[in-house]
Amino acid sequence: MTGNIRPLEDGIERDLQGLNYGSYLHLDELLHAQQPVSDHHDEMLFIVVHHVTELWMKLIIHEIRSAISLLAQDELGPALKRLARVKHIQRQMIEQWAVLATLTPSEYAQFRDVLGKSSGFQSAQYRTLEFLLGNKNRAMIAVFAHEPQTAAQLDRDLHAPSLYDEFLLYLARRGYPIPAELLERDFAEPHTRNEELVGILTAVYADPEHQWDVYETCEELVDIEDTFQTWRFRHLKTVERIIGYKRGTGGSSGVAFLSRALSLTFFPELYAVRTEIGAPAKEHA
Ligand code: HEM
Ligand SMILES: N[C@@H](CC(=O)c1ccccc1NC=O)C(=O)O
Repeated sequence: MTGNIRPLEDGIERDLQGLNYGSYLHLDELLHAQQPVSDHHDEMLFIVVHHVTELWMKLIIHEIRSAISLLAQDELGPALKRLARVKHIQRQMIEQWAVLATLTPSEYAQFRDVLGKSSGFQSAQYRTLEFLLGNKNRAMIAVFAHEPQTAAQLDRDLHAPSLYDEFLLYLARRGYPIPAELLERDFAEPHTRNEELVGILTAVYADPEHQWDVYETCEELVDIEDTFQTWRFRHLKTVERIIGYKRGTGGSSGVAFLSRALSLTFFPELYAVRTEIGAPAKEHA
């Protein structure tokens, strides 16, 4: 027995008693969760893509909750670090559509009926993410009426400040003249565009050198919205090539319904800045 094999064998012996790769990662549960209902070969692909997406959403939620709480403690730097990670996770989620797009309409048609009325509408993590980013729609909680704990968690997230709300509260504490109606509002309602805020953020973009961290955070938020929209768009195009213009299993019109979300924005003022910046000053009547 040579000296450099021995440590490996010691490692194997220790694994038998304590944690090992599989037990630490709970792979027994994770890898038993892929349970096709049909005997169609491609249902495994459909399930795995959903599971991977739900896992990435779990991490995004973890990072965004942390970013929100760091902002509430005036810790902008660490919050920015969280947001930078979110962007990379989102890119992975976007790339995954290419794997699912290998599912042809003929293949999907062979097992679509086993899905019944189940649909992405019922993804609690997706709804959580929408709420954390500010797309507040209390009607969507009703989908989870049969899961009281999930409905209660969504209700808490509905009423809590979103990432953008928390950023504005932070800016106000730093001395930016954020309008009171944005700070003391009912956070369960969606944020609507505020012209005073457009002016404040345009001033940030006009003079980034003096407030680089705020400027950088604004751009991180735009990156997150941009990649979120790209995910929605890739979902729509994948749906279009797999089921065409059929109605969804969840009861919506399908592609037409999904395309409506593409006109939504989480951060309207950050997009309004783009029109304002460098434009001639507005004339005041
Ligand atoms: C064959 C693949 C897919 C098809 C045909 C499809 C189709 C649809 C349709 C038609 C809807 C609208 C709701 C309905 O009426 O059912 C929807 C919603 C949704 N899907 Fe998919 N989808 C697919 C894959 C995925 C995957 C892989 C995910 C990842 C988790 C996903 C997540 C969602 C979410 C979160 C919604 C709700 C969107 C919202 O409320 O704005 N879908 N899907
Ligand atoms: N809404 C899809 C079905 C679907 O995609 C789905 C079904 C069950 C669990 C997750 C799903 N994914 C996203 O909507 C359809 O209409 O074919």
